[in-house]
Amino acid sequence: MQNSVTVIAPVNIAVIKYWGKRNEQLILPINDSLSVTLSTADLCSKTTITADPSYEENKIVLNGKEENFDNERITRCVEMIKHRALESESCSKELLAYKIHVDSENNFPTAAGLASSASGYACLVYALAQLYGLKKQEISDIARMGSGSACRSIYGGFVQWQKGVQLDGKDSIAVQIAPASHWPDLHVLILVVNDSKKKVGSTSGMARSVLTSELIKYRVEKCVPQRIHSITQAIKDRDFSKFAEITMKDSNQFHAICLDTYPPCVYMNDVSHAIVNFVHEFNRNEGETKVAYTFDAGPNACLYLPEKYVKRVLAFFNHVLPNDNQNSVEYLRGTPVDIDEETEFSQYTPYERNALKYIIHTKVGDGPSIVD
Ligand SMILES: Nc1ncnc2c1ncn2[C@@H]1O[C@H](COP(=O)(O)OP(=O)(O)OP(=O)(O)O)[C@@H](O)[C@H]1O
Ligand SMILES: C[C@@](O)(CCOP(=O)(O)OP(=O)(O)O)CC(=O)O
Repeated sequence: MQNSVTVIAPVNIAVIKYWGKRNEQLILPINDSLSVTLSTADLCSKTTITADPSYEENKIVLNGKEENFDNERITRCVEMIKHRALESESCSKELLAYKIHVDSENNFPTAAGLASSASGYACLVYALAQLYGLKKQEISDIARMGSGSACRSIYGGFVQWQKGVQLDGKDSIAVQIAPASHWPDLHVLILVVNDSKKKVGSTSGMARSVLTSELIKYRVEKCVPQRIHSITQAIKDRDFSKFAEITMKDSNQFHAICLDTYPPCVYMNDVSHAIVNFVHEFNRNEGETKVAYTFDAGPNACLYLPEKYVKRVLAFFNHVLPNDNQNSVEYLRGTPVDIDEETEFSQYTPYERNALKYIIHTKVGDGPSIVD
């Protein structure tokens, strides 16, 4: 049995947002959510776990800095995986008894609203499952115990987190709706407005919304079930315009609930709102929906768009949100793309310079994998 394993896991960005728990301890959500898994070629967590009889204590190093291993979320994931391995006798009892050292890195900003907790915990749980020989078993329920959204990063493509109804959360799992290969044309531009640590984390923000927002009840009962149904169909039909409309409406509703929370959680800023306006103006003038935005618990925009519009949308954003470094590789990260220097956007009045820090270009991708 190999005592060390290295894996990578993807980020996912929800198009129907998870916001609110019915059980804080077990991380059980009040509504289903649905996300797109992003390519690990551009954004990923990479985690190495080593188990060794000589280790005296468990350790975790995150982005080169030692963190507290005895954090409830990490401990829970490790205990649950070990329990499952013991039950299914997938590895030796000796291996399970060894202490472990975890070394993890994100190749993008941590805790900045770019879903690092999702890729981070999916990576941790997937690596543990590989180490202890749990190859084909369901592990999204364990990733969920690290961070709710992490359960969706266990699968590639288009993924639904079914909220489940059982009290013990056994049926609160992620399910793949379609693999990345179903709609590889779906590309993503992440417009990074701010990549520093956010003020109100998702965990405390959503707890406050459940306690104080009245709109959240309407969303959970009336809007989400209908939206999950419609967006699943849009994904199956590769109907971008329908996918885009539902995605933007759900992002707007999620942030409306954040404002309806008391005291309010304000995640979007003026630049985020400018991006929303630019997207609507652009789609209207182009005569079709070419691009959709969604915002998580932070000011950064995640844009979904068909591959054929990437160049044009980038040229558009270079015009309306100009940056002094926009021709440098530091500014346009991820999958390389040539931007045509187009001039026909002069009808749009640009926002102030350097409002965007950088842009990441990526696309829909696969789930976690082992690194040789
Ligand atoms: N690679 C990793 N391995 C293990 N844990 C990680 C990793 N990356 C991030 N985390 C955990 O996730 C936390 C960040 O989660 P947080 O929800 O604050 O931010 P985020 O995931 O970037 O944003 P959001 O979930 O709102 O999109 C980190 O403080 C750390 O505890
Ligand atoms: C806005 C979101 O990104 C919220 C993510 O919340 P987390 O999964 O980070 O919260 P915890 O379960 O408390 O760890 C929406 C989403 O990803 O669905």
